[in-house]
Amino acid sequence: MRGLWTTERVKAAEERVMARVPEGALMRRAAFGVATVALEVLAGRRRVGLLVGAGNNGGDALWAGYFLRRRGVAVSAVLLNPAKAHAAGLAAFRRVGGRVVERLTGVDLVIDGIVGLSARGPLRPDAAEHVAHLDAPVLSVDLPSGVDPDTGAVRGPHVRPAVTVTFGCLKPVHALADCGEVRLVDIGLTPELAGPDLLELEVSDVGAAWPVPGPTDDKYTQGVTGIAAGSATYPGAAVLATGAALLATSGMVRYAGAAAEGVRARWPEAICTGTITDAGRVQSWVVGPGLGTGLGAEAVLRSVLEVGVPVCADADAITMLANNPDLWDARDPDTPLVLTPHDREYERLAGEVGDDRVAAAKRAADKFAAVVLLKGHTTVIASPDGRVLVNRARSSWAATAGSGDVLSGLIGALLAAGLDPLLAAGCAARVHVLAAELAADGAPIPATSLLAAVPDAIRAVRPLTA
Ligand SMILES: NC(=O)C1=CN([C@@H]2O[C@H](COP(=O)(O)OP(=O)(O)OC[C@H]3O[C@@H](n4cnc5c(N)ncnc54)[C@H](OP(=O)(O)O)[C@@H]3O)[C@@H](O)[C@H]2O)[C@@H](O)CC1
Ligand SMILES: [K+]
Repeated sequence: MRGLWTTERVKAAEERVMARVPEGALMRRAAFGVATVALEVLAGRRRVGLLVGAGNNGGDALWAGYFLRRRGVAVSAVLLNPAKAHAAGLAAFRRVGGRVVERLTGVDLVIDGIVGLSARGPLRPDAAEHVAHLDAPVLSVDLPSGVDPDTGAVRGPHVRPAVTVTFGCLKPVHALADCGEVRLVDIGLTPELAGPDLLELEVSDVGAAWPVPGPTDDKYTQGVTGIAAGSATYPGAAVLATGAALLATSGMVRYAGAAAEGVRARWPEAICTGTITDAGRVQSWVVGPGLGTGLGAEAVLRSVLEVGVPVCADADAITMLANNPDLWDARDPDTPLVLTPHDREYERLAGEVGDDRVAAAKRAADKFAAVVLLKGHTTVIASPDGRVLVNRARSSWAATAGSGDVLSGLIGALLAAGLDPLLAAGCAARVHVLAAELAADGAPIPATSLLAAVPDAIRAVRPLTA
């Protein structure tokens, strides 16, 4: 797992390290890392421009300019606030022939040192003006200027870097916003960092957690997933969610609802019944996709919540829980529940999402004692015990109708297999994104193609030796 630390924690760790090392050493280490990556990106081209802000982020840029000059690169710098430019960095930059200019022209690469960890609010107008006229690829120092370091929120003009070079550890912005390729430079911070604020699953974590049958397993021991989704008029959601549960694990899948005929036709291996009461025992329920929000659907949701097995509540189930809070009474709060809202569903359930998506997911997880998976380009998954996972999309191919039905089927199957609910949601989200990428391969896809790519995505995360 990769950790991400908030700016407050990073600054505190930096202070402790700085107290032990000679003045300026940390900044020069950071800047040397920036210069090294810049030379890689330049690939032989030799003109670099710096945008230098008022703080240490600008200091990093100036010292990077110093190291690049010593490698024979032509470097010019715009000082956005000359009186406050980092004094030692500027002196070193000038000493090796770095030029201070009013505007960057004719450069092969721009190094964005406008603002870093202490960024507050939108870019100042003069910085915004320079950003608007950038016409070369950008390397951002620490994070893209104009993007909030802790929330990834963007208010107004901001830098869109090809690459971001950050120091010591990843910060929330690196998962929550588009930073281009993110490169991490070691500046000796790790020993000072305690447990991270956010976690990102790596492929190997997902592979290790994904349930696969052992020699003594059968269809029951791997968990039976129940799907309460779809309607006679709209069987699609039921077909997709059932298919996802079938492809996710080797456990059995029971479908219960009005779309039984459609589901049986597409997935003969699913056990289909018309009602929840006829469905038999399951180890988890997926409820909501395409279910509708009428009285019948409410009765289904109530029965599912009463069973006392882990539940993934999606789509219409979320709307019903928002419209009729009495439904919460049906749930035993000790039974795991995973809620998978997009922003509008979240609003119905818990008010505005706002700029801070991590805080929003945590708020709802706390309020409902549930794992809350807030969908977005970066999905944020918060557990009521305080753990938070983030899952970067890396592309937008999963943003297609029916894609959410596939995700809830995957989550349901992992819950039935007995995974910790946060891990179930995190692993499902990761494989879902990967399946979308594999299926799309550069062109838009319908959710059926995403679903068909689920086995390939699971193969891609599984350990090679198994
Ligand atoms: N600490 C360390 O050991 C190490 C730190 N390192 C580096 O230091 C960076 C943090 O440096 P920092 O704390 O000096 O602040 P920083 O982000 O440069 O900005 C502060 C200035 O920006 C301004 N400003 C604020 N918001 C703005 C906006 N929206 N748009 C425009 N301007 C804005 C504000 O000035 P104002 O305009 O308010 O007068 C303020 O003075 C960190 O990201 C890393 O790169 C590395 O060298 C490794 C070692
Ligand atoms: K920056």
